[in-house]
Amino acid sequence: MKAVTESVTARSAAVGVLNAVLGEGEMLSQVVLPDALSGPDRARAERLATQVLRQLDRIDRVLKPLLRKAPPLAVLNILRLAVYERADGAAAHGVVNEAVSLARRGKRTTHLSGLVNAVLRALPEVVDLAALPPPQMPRWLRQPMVHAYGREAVSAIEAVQALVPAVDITPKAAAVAVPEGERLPSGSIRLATPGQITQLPGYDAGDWWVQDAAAAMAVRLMTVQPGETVLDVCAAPGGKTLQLADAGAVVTALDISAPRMARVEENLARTGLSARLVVADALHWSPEERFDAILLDAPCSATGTLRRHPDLPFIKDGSEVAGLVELQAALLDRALGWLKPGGRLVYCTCSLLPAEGEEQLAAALLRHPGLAVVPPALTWLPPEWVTPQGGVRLRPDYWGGMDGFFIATLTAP
Ligand SMILES: C[S@@+](CC[C@H](N)C(=O)[O-])C[C@H]1O[C@@H](n2cnc3c(N)ncnc32)[C@H](O)[C@@H]1O
Repeated sequence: MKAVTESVTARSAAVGVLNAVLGEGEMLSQVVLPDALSGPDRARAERLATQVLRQLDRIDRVLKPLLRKAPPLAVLNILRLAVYERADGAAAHGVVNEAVSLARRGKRTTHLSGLVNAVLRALPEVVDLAALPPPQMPRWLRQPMVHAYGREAVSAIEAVQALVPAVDITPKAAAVAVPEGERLPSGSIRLATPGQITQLPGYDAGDWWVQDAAAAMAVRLMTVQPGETVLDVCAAPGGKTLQLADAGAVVTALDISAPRMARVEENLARTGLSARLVVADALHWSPEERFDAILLDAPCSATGTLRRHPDLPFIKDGSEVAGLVELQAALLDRALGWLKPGGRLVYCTCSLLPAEGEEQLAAALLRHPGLAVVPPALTWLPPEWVTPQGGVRLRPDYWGGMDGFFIATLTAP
């Protein structure tokens, strides 16, 4: 983790974040903003940096004809932020003045403040990023997706990934106060303009929690009965643990990470739900008793969450995928041994890669004779989301935008 220390305005902090992500491969969520930044400026800096990353390729297309050669990254990021702000409707003179003064203040950029001025003054009157093709995913991710889902689907996914995602929430079964929003067929509620989440009705009372509609579907597919014993193998930060506990299951939530498990504890406390918490490596842990059902929300490339994590294409290169696929298979094999006879295991990943979904399922069926896929039995689930094997492939372009997920329910004799 690296602190962004160069300056204290929202704009300069946003450029610092861009430098950290694009120059040093820092995760957006790990970049530390300067303490001097006020709450609203902090939120603005994060919003600006996130939006620039989401629109980066479009912004660079606008800048390309105006640059004879690529300037140093710190200068380029000042220009990128200014182009985004112009496209977002900010007045040209204010954006240019701020960008030039930002360049003048930086040790690495001051000598090129004239270039910043010249380039930004040459921008067209109207900067319309939405008129340009949406940014494409990196090749290591795009290629297998084109192969699996086709070009048209991949283009539709990329179009959605360029938009600011809505916030979905999962209400408790007995929720009293739930914010206004669009109720999705699966029961999630979509908030179009949520504002500050903690200020919304029912937040303090724990009547609901933020959870993407796709992420909430794995537990819905489990059709949990009250009193069933359920193990949530990779539980933190706990959105699915809350759903399981709310459905009346006797939940054991396990995760390898103590700090992440602390978030499960906080979430349970706020919502007044309960679960037994275990911090352990599932590859070495063993339960005392078997379970009626198990949820394995396995660690994965998280490529299905690109809408909300637009830094991902710039900090990952796909080299971790093979190791993750191996870990997922090992966790799956181990967890299958903890099921009661006839019990069910829901395997899911928030990945767009077939290697972590469809192919992982096919390999598990080959490794475990007798293992069967339980086809989903939810009336609201569009049949075209069900794969030939009986899994569920959720794509980010469904329902106007959701996380990419693969979910399959398995049962062993
Ligand atoms: C996709 S996240 C789980 C998200 C969670 N189910 C939810 O809905 O909030 C994957 C989790 O797996 C955990 N994990 C990774 N390797 C593990 C292992 N060997 N044993 C147990 N947990 C592990 C990580 O710490 C991480 O919290």
